Amino acid sequence: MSMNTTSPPPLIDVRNVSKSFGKKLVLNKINFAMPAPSIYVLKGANGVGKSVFLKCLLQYERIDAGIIEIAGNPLSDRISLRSNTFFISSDHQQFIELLTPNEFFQFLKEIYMIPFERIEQVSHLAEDLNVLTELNTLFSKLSFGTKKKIQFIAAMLICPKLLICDEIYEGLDTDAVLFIQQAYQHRKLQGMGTLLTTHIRDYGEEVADLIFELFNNGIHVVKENIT
Ligand SMILES: Nc1ncnc2c1ncn2[C@@H]1O[C@H](COP(=O)(O)OP(=O)(O)OP(=O)(O)O)[C@@H](O)[C@H]1O
Repeated sequence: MSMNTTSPPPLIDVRNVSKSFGKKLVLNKINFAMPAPSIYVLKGANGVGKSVFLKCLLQYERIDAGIIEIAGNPLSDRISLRSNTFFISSDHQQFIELLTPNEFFQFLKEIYMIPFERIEQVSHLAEDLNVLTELNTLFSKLSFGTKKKIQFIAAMLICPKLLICDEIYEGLDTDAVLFIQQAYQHRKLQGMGTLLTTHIRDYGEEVADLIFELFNNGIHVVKENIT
């Protein structure tokens, strides 16, 4: 009897990736791999390039050299890239400013073909995150933390294989942080992966499998949590 021993491709596979803005070299021959299931944290000093790195993974910034594959597919496969990933950016996502959260979820339902049972979870998630009364308010009028929560609910509805969160804990109350950490663990149990940046030591480190630090000369593991 033959057994299939082929292991799935890494969720993120980054090989020798470099990125400059003009003469400023931000990413210098970076190598990084993340399997699924996983929770990985990326840390680093202000301005070292964390956000640029995350944006390169999702092709919101173009790389100058190297190779990036997401879930085994090159970035040029945009359908795969967009259907396998969701990004919660640290700044506002201007395209949703003129929608209410409910309109935004409806929009996501259509483009991601989210099943009805999952869309039904909006009210539970909104209740857990204490934003139930905000769902019909224009996004541009919501508080900073509420915007983050709405984006996190969106991520839970989409259930992407790879979720990338840039500084999601910023501006969130403790209950929301705990809720989100549990959600990461739940995602991991279901075989998915989450990559996040954080400056807040305990929040990031508690749930992470591996913590990386980005330096000017590369990316290194700085802590491993044995579970
Ligand atoms: N679009 C851009 N054009 C030019 N320079 C940029 C651009 N985006 C980022 N940079 C520069 O790249 C460097 C890395 O920025 P990045 O936002 O990735 O840092 P970071 O590690 O996320 O910092 P922080 O912890 O402060 O959020 C900075 O010097 C920044 O000024």
